[in-house]
Formats: sequence, structure tokens, C-alpha cells
Amino acid sequence: MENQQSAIKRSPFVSGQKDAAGLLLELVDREPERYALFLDIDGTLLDLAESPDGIRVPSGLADDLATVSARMGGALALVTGRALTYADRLFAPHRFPIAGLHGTERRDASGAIIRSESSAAFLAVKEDLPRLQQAWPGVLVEDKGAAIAVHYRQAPDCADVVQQAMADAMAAVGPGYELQTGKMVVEIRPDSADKGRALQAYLSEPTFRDRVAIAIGDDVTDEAMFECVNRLGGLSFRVGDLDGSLARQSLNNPQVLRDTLSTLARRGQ
Ligand SMILES: O=P(O)(O)OC[C@H]1O[C@H](O[C@H]2O[C@H](CO)[C@@H](O)[C@H](O)[C@H]2O)[C@H](O)[C@@H](O)[C@@H]1O
Ligand SMILES: [Mg+2]
Repeated sequence: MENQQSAIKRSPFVSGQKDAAGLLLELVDREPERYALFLDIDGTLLDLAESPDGIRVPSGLADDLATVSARMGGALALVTGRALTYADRLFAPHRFPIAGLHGTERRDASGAIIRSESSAAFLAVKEDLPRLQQAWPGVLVEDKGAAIAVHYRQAPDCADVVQQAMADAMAAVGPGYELQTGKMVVEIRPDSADKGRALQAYLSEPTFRDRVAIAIGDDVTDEAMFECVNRLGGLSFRVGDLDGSLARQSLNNPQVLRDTLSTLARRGQ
């Protein structure tokens, strides 16, 4: 499989390469059949909002994703911390290959869904955590089915107590789960996969096989994707700065990515 550096060097665009968005556009537009695109949702395709349900899917984005996916022979997957069913609703009526809950549930190219069963200990902890909302106004508990997230974006002073409460909850949950940190959020999720392993699972499927993987994300959980694509010779883009990230390219914000996808879609029509 071609590696990232030779893919970039080969691009005639790169000599005048102005920015990562231009590189992304140039490579996928010229050879859509050569690449596989793995996209995070919150903070990457969508702007961050004050609450999990406060997000907005800009009109046209779902259709642009579907058009770019068609240009790439279907080799476009969403890899998100959101529940798979929640992510599906965001981009309906399209049904993309989606890995939800940080890769621990996944709809493969055939449409089959792989997900883990919740333990009794986890379900008991899920019952108990909503009390945090009463204890600390502004803290939001997000029940994601097989995972649970506690947000402190609206109560930043509660970061420490939330992290301690989630560490205590982890002790009660026992094996099969792990703590996942993110942007002003702490989650308890199954430890059966991560976004890197989900991306690798897609690459073993005919739709994605033998393509140069491109991963685009913004948060701690996406580093597993960046590590995986870097190791496989793909391309890794972080929405935001690169400080401390394994990503090798930076996109300024979700709007830059949406504009790039819109241009890719338009050029394919
Ligand atoms: O992997 P992602 O698709 O980026 O999902 C990561 C988490 O996104 C959501 O939380 C984040 O976005 C919220 C809405 O913009 C924001 O209010 C919150 O502070 C962010 O952490 C979602 O609620 C989580 O379930 C996802 O794991
Ligand atoms: Mg994100």
C-alpha cells in the first residue's frame, strides 16, 4: 500500500501546496478510488455545541457526504463516540458505514451490526449516575446505551468532581469497560475496541481494502485512528492544532472540512 509521504509527494498539487485542505481535496479529487475516508463527527464534521443535543447538521452536509462516498465507491465511514443509532439519525436518510461508541459498536459494509452486551454492573452504575445532575447543576449525563457520558461543559468548575465520580463508578463497573476522556466529558464505555481497531476492521472489508486510509478527527479518542493510519502509511488530519497529537496535518475548523467535502461533491456531479 502506498505510504503517506509518497502519496503526498506524488500529488502535482503539493509543490504549490498551500494548506492541508488543499492537499485533501487534491488527492481525493484526482483519485477517489485510491483512498478510504474515516470521519469523526463532533468537532470534525459538526461544530461543537454547549450540549450533546445542541448540535446542528448544516443543510447539504449529509448529501455532500453521500456524493463523496459514491465517488469513492462507498469507502467513506463515520467513526464516532456517538451511539450508532444517534449518528444514523443525524445523516438520515443516508446510511453510512458507522462505528459508534468509539468503535465498540459497528455497522459493516454488509449492514450487519456488531455491538457488545452491557453487564449488570454497568447497568447498575448507569442507574446511579443521573444523581450527578442534581448534585452539580450544569453537569449533564448522556445515556448512550452501552456507554454513558458525563459532561461538564456547562459546569467547568466541576471537572475534578466529575472525574473523581467517574473513577469511582469505574471501580463499581468492573472488567470489560474503560474510562474515555474527551472535550469536557468523561465516559465509561466497553473496552472491546477503539477507533483505530474499528478503522482497521473496515480496511479488511472489500469496499475499503487496499486503499490509502485518511482519518480526520479532533479529540483524544481520534488519536487511535491517527496512530493506525500513520502506521499503515495513510494520512491523518486533526481539526485544530497539532500540539501533542499524532495527526500530521491540521484543518482549522469543521467549516474548512465541510467546504472541502462540498467541493469534492460538486466536482463529482
Ligand atoms: O467522536 P465524536 O463524534 O467526536 O463524539 C465525541 C463526543 O461528542 C459529543 O460530545 C462533544 O460534543 C458535544 C456537542 O458539541 C459537546 O457539548 C461536548 O462537550 C463534547 O464532548 C457527544 O455528546 C459524546 O457522546 C461523544 O462521545
Ligand atoms: Mg470529535
